[in-house]
Amino acid sequence: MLAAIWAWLQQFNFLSLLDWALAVLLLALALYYTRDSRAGVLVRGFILLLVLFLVTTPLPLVNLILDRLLVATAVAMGVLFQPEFRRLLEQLAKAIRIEWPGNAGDYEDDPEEDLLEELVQAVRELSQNRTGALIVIEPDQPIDSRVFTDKGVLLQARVSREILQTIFQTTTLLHDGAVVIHQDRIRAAGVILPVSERVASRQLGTRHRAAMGITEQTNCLCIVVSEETGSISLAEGGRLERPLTSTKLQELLAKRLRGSRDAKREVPLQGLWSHPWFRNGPQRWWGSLRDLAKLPRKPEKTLPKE
Ligand SMILES: Nc1ncnc2c1ncn2[C@@H]1O[C@H](COP(=O)(O)OP(=O)(O)OP(=O)(O)O)[C@@H](O)[C@H]1O
Repeated sequence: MLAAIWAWLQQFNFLSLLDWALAVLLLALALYYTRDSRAGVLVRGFILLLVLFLVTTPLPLVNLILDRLLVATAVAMGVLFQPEFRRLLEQLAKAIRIEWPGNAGDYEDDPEEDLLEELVQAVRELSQNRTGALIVIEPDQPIDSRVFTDKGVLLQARVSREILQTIFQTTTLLHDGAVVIHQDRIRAAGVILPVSERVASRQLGTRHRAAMGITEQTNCLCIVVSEETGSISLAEGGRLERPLTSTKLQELLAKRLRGSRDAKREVPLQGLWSHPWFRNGPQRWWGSLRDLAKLPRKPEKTLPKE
């Protein structure tokens, strides 16, 4: 064993050092990014197996078994923790992003995208588990809390799929009622919404009618997950769009959120560009250049004389 280590140390050179440093860095990154997730336990197990694999190199049989175990663990990790790994890769991509001059904005963190991702993931999982949920997404201007029948409990927590899923578990105190989201924050939970008076389908109970009610009275959006069927609905302007797949919900929400963001970004001078002077700009500017260069003008079309 010692002889093997000595032989290995004798071969050690700059490239081996770099190899080890990069491997340690990769493992440290994997540990760091999975530290708070379920995948963290498996990553730690994987690293332990890896260390055992390295130290048992002189024992070919044990080494072979550990080698197979490592492959199996890597595959299992990939399958079991696909969402976590996706997030890890996204974070890595963000961490090593390169901003080229002129298009720096393309790589900006997009809080709306993050919110959408968390929200839709939570709704997808709530729907799959048939956990009833009611989620109000406030417009830029928060809803006057007097509109709510009961204001619920103030939370001010950052939106995350884990929090949303936890709130709607029937064992929690806050599951009854709606969650109200303002920008990237869960403003309150356990909020009781005004119920619509409109006669809707007989299949629709109070949860769905509450979504209709709040969107009739304010210009918010409201997502409903049915406890009975797991179906997803989106209420807007007092109308329910249902049943939706999570992909369709993401599409609809993205359209609404982007719509309001674009409206916010509209620059005050934007109207100026639609002015005829700017709309016909190229023709006018070409005319001025032609005058400067004394180029002959095209004869203007005139109506034939009668
Ligand atoms: N006005 C309201 N505001 C907020 N939440 C409400 C309101 N009304 C009902 N809910 C929520 O909906 C839950 C059950 O509603 P109900 O079964 O009548 O609705 P539903 O539309 O049939 O929905 P589901 O398909 O999930 O059963 C309640 O336990 C409560 O959490």
